[in-house]
Amino acid sequence: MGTALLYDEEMTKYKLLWVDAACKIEVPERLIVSYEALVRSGLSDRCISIPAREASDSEILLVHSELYLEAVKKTPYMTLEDLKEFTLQFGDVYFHPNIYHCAKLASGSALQLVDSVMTGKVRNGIALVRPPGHHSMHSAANGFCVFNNVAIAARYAKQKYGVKRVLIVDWDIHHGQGVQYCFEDDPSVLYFSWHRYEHQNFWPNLRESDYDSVGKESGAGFNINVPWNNVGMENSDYLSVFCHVLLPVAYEFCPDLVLVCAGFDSAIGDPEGEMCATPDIFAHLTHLLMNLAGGKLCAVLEGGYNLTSLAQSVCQTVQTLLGDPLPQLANLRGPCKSAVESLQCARSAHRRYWSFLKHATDPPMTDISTKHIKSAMEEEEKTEMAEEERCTEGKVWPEPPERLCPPVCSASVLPDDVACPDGLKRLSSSKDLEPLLVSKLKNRFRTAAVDGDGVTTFSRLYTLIEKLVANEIRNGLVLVPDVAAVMMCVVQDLTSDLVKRVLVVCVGKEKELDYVTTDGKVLVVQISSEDSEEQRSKYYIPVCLKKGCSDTSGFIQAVLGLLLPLGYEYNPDLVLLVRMPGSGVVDSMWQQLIGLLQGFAKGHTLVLMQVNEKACMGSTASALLGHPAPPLQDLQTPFPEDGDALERLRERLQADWKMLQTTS
Ligand SMILES: CC(O)(O)CCCCCNCCCN
Ligand SMILES: [Zn+2]
Repeated sequence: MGTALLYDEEMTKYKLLWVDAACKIEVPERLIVSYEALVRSGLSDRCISIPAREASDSEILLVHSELYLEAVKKTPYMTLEDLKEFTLQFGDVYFHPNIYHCAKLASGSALQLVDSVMTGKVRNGIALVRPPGHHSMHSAANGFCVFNNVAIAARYAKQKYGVKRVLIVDWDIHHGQGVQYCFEDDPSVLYFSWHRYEHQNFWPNLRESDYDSVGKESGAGFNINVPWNNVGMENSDYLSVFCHVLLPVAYEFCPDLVLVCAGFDSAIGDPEGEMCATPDIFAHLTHLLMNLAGGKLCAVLEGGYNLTSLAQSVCQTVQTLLGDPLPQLANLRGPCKSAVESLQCARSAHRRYWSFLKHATDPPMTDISTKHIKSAMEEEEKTEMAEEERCTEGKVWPEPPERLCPPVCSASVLPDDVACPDGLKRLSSSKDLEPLLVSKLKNRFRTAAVDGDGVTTFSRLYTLIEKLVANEIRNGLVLVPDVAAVMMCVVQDLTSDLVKRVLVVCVGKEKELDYVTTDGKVLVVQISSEDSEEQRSKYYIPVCLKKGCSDTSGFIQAVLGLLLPLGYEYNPDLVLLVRMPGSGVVDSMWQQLIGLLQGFAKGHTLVLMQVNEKACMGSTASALLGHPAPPLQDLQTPFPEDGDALERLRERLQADWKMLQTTS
């Protein structure tokens, strides 16, 4: 299934008609440059174009009051003076004779997107709209917003499609207080927002935007605020919050639909955000949400005021929605101190509501009140700091790297008597291994793995790895008689001269796996039921699940809170996913794991499985081909000893691996 793109140039036909410093950044060009970038890059042609439509009164009334709607209805007929007068009752927003029409188109576009996804016409999609929506409230326009596009879409999805749980992820740099107010007592809608806050010194300066607003009454726990108390947040900060706050809760919540308040003012260069995350971060943020809700994801444009980073960020988001390989994120050096404080506060505020956050520790008690004063002083200093070094116009960043689709998505290396799963291309062409390598393999492994046809397997395996590295193939599936033995070969001999860094993810345990690397060329993360205290090193990280890999709750908690952060920091060129025989891993978890691992190494994942497990080749192939993984149903509370052990492991490793930091 494809990706929907909603855009209508009518929504560019309103603008600020008077002088207002707060509103001058919200210009029609925002939409024009975004759409033109999609056209120029060829991405719009790869999307399924869905027409915009006007939201009806009843749809708008899902969120807004009749009083407010009736008042806005009058604006097309107002004189300039009346429009100015009408605007005065609201904050940081402006009206225009055509903005009511455009606001209905913006909300209607979001609804069209929900229809396309919920009816299965498309898998996911994005609506490029203005005016944005997430600040508008029941009876008020605010922050460039007239109708709350995403809030209306959430209510609409529940009403029309009986959606039980909606996750709203708001990565715009402003707090969508309109969304928070709409759903704060509603446990069926989980609202997550990060936003520039600076201890309430940043617009909209609301006390309720802080991390301790967790929702009300039956909605307690279903509102997550992560305040950024400094500017300059980078890719590491954003990914840390996804791995350690949003994703554990999102997986536990298990939504039927994901809506994204896709504001790109959180990108570098934006005058509002003043952050330093690069446009390619949105490729990863989108990817990390795409295995929730069976891939049903609707992104709706909110903010974004630097026309260059906005256009690049929109393209990065759409390319991921289309299933293209992800760009590698270089030199992630872990979250800054302020970000760790924010994510620790958010985690501890939600510890009691989410079993996946149960082990969150409280932040060191600093006197919150003085924090407010202190930051005001910092604010003072900052404004004294030379304006130009802070101003965003001076910001430059590299163009996001090209994300080329290999000609072959998924290849397989199988014993001749095993049928190739649909969609996979069987790799038969195998050049002869260099005699030196063959003898090396032979004298290293006396096992059958390297006898007659074993050499054929190795030569095919070698060819496959060469093609992955050359980006001729994206990923592959290999079936062998002896997984552990072949894994050792691949790791020690077949990859040494082909790739710089291999991330090995071992699911399950084999006794003789006595492999420890210290040179950093290989990072092994092993998830199994066995605890192996002695071998641990920076590059060999065993995760022990008391009940083994069949414990999906413990497994996903280890993947999100340990494997993902490690993988991002390690930044491998190849991922080797090894399924040890008898691991017991649940199929949906196995597919989720393959889906999530696609975020690394441009999607170059090599899955190694034992021939006698060929029964799960179908689901493996499906995940490798990019089909969304099935949701992890009714996750139990992870076993306390596993949660504790994971927390201890993270604390011990965070000196070496900064992305594991969750406590300041
Ligand atoms: C959709 C959105 O969240 O991007 C809207 C942001 C409104 C910002 C209002 N204050 C602007 C102050 C100008 N320096
Ligand atoms: Zn914004």
